[in-house]
Order: sequence, then C-alpha cells, then structure tokens
Amino acid sequence: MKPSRREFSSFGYALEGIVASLKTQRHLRFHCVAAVIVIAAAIALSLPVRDMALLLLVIALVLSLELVNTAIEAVVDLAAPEWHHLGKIAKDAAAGAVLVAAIFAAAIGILIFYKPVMHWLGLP
Ligand SMILES: Nc1ncnc2c1ncn2[C@@H]1O[C@H](COP(=O)(O)OP(=O)(O)OP(=O)(O)O)[C@@H](O)[C@H]1O
Repeated sequence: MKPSRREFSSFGYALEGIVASLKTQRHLRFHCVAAVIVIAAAIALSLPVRDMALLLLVIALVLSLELVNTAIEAVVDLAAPEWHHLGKIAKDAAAGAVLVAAIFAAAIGILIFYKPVMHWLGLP
C-alpha cells in the first residue's frame, strides 16, 4: 500500500522536531557526535553483529530520551513560564531519565569495547 500524504507529513514533522532539537540542545548534539564515534569504532574493530545491534539499541535509547527530554522542557516552559514545583519535578525527572540511560549506555560500551580495544592495543 502506498504511503498517504498524511503519513509523509507526519514523517516531515518528526524530522522537523529532530532538527529543531539538534539546533537548540547541546547535550543532544554531544550524544550524536558520541554515537557517530562509537559506531565508527565498532565498524573499525569489526565487532560481532550482536554487539553492534546492542550498541545501536542503547544509542537509539539515549537519543530518543534526549528528544523526549526536549519535548518535556518545551511543554513545561509553555505551561509554567514562572517557577513551579511541578515544572521542576517534570524537568528534573526527564533529565534524570537521560542520565540513567547514558550511564547504562556507557557501561554497556565499556563491556563491549574492553576486550577488542585491549586486543587492538596488543595488551593482555
Ligand atoms: N518552570 C520551572 N519551574 C521549576 N523549575 C524549573 C523551571 N524551569 C527550569 N527549572 C529548573 O531548572 C533546571 C534547568 O532548566 P532548563 O530549562 O534550563 O533546562 P536545562 O536542563 O538547562 O536544559 P538545556 O540547557 O539542555 O535546555 C531544571 O532541571 C529545573 O530544575
């Protein structure tokens, strides 16, 4: 079945959201650069397909949560331009979600890259 005009425009709006977030969110830009470096290193070290898949999964998780965090920040700023304790909970929890995913992604990265990097360096 051919995709409808509406589906194309939804895809376009999603891309607009990603571009707008990239323009305004420096943490998202940092995570994108880190993702490119990790993927390039994984290819250079010829990591097994399963490890590559796991890395892509955690990268997708961190970047998606960055986008959700951006959305929550925008909604809070819209709903509560002045300080509000619920706005603080929403923004801090959203930032916390990104932090949790980033910490576990880094741990997974260390577990996956440790042996291949030691081997590449010629260390035991
Ligand atoms: N309307 C608000 N009500 C209550 N606390 C807020 C509000 N806006 C921001 N804060 C507090 O200030 C912190 C920083 O908010 P800010 O909107 O500057 O986001 P940020 O984490 O600096 O994001 P970024 O700089 O990536 O856009 C929040 O995590 C929250 O604790």
